[in-house]
Amino acid sequence: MNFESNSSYPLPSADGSSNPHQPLLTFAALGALTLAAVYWSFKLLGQRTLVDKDGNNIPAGPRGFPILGSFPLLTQYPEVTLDRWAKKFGDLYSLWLGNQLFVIVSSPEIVKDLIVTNGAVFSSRKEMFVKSKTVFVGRGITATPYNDRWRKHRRIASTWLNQRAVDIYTNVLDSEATVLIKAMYQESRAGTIPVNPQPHAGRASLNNMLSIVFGTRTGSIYHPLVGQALNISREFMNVTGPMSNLVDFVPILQHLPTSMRTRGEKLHQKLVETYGGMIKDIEHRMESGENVPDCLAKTMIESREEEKMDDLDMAILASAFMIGGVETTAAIMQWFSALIPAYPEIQRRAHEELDKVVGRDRMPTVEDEKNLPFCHAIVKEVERCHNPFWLGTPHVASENFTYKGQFIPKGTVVVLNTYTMHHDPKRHANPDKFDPERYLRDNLTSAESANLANPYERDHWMFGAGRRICPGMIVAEREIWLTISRMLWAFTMEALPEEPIDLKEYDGLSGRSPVPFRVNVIPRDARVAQVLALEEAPA
Ligand code: HEM
Repeated sequence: MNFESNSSYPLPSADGSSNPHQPLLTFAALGALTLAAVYWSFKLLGQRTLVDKDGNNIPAGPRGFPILGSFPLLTQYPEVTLDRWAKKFGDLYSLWLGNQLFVIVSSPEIVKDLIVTNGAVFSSRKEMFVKSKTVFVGRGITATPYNDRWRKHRRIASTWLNQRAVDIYTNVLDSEATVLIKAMYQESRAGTIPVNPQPHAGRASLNNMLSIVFGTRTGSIYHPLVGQALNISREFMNVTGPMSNLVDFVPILQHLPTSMRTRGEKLHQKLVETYGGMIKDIEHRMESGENVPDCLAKTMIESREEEKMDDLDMAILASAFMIGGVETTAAIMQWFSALIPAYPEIQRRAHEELDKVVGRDRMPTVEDEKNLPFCHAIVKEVERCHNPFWLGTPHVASENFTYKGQFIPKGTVVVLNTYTMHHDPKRHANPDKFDPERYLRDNLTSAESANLANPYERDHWMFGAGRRICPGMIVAEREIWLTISRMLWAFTMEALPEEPIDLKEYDGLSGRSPVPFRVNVIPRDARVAQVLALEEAPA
């Protein structure tokens, strides 16, 4: 083949300068792409009915741009734009991203009516190109449509995440929380140098999940698995935002080697190598007669035939735990550490409560939570103010549905606009203020609160709603409680005057955590070291 004369490729010239035809060809390619995109968008739109049999239209909403819809307006801080539109278009409005219709739900009542009461219709997921098809290859519990594969994965996940299971491994959560406090104490050299809480929070959450999923843990933040697992989770949060990938909504782009597609493929590979590899290792140990600790991987291996799970199913279910259960809880611990230094008065009140109920000779436990309403309220207020998933994990309507005269066609993506709900002044007076007082009389766990009949009384919407509600709520709340109450018990946390903490900026397109920061963690008294068993008690 004669590449020189007939090739249509814009080959670079011999001296390395660019081909003079390249701009023309690029424009031509872009033009063709745009035309194709227009064609496909309209073809797909044409196939969809946007009015029901009674003439009810889809909810009103922003017009957006041709082809791209509202995508260009949602690439940065989408929650702020969605909040502005909620104020303009109301609690149920629609928007387009490429050829995909979204409805945005911004009131607890509508969330309940649609997602909870009509859970049979609103419990599916869109098979997003990057997240569902590329990273999870159609198998991740978080991303699968409402089908039998999802039911099976959810049932297996629940055996490790229900109340009874969590009670059994609470000793692990308890000891990892102590390790976190100890590591922060030691790295800060007893409060004399600042620390970055991020790797410590990350490792505490990681060790909890490693223990549940693989029956193992890491010994320090420098263990290679810490960096590897946290990088995987971070990359996941950066490539799978529910509204951030144009390639998810303009199907023609899915046939091109876009950078998101490449990153998604690499991430899939990493998940299979890392977590699939750990399952294989456990399988080999079991085959050689070793007594492997109970864990999700062991459960899956033992029941793989009965459950008809292949290697990829097991690797992806384990990955869903390692992603869903690490960056999330770690994000709340980090948001707490970033926020609390600005509130010495709130810390003082928490210290008073801890001194009264727990004293200084031991750390708070799970059982103490009911007697520490102010500390419990601090946790809930951090979660309200800094939900790591402002847009939740969107649900999808699996049938046409008309709600109070507004038509929601089958295939519509339904987003819980938790930012607006968490900042509703009618529910949370003075919503921009960090004020734990508002939760002082709320003695329920979030898992209990999610079952309240009145959706306006629910504490917050951080764990989603309905049949797809986070199954990890109980373990998440318990580990968050143990780590945050112990940080409060052990330290006075202070910002560094020369390094102000930025609470507006964040990392991640789906799961948000604060950009790296350092704080001083000053032990509250000498007994902290004794309780942490770092020093002998005086004779
Ligand atoms: C602060 C911590 C956490 C937050 C904020 C969080 C948030 C969420 C949200 C918003 C959803 C989607 C709910 C919906 O569709 O309405 C979800 C689903 C899920 N979460 Fe969590 N989560 C957390 C911790 C955990 C933990 C510790 C695990 C343990 C493995 C976990 C496992 C899962 C799984 C497997 C799903 C998928 C459920 C499904 O689609 O059926 N999460 N989570």
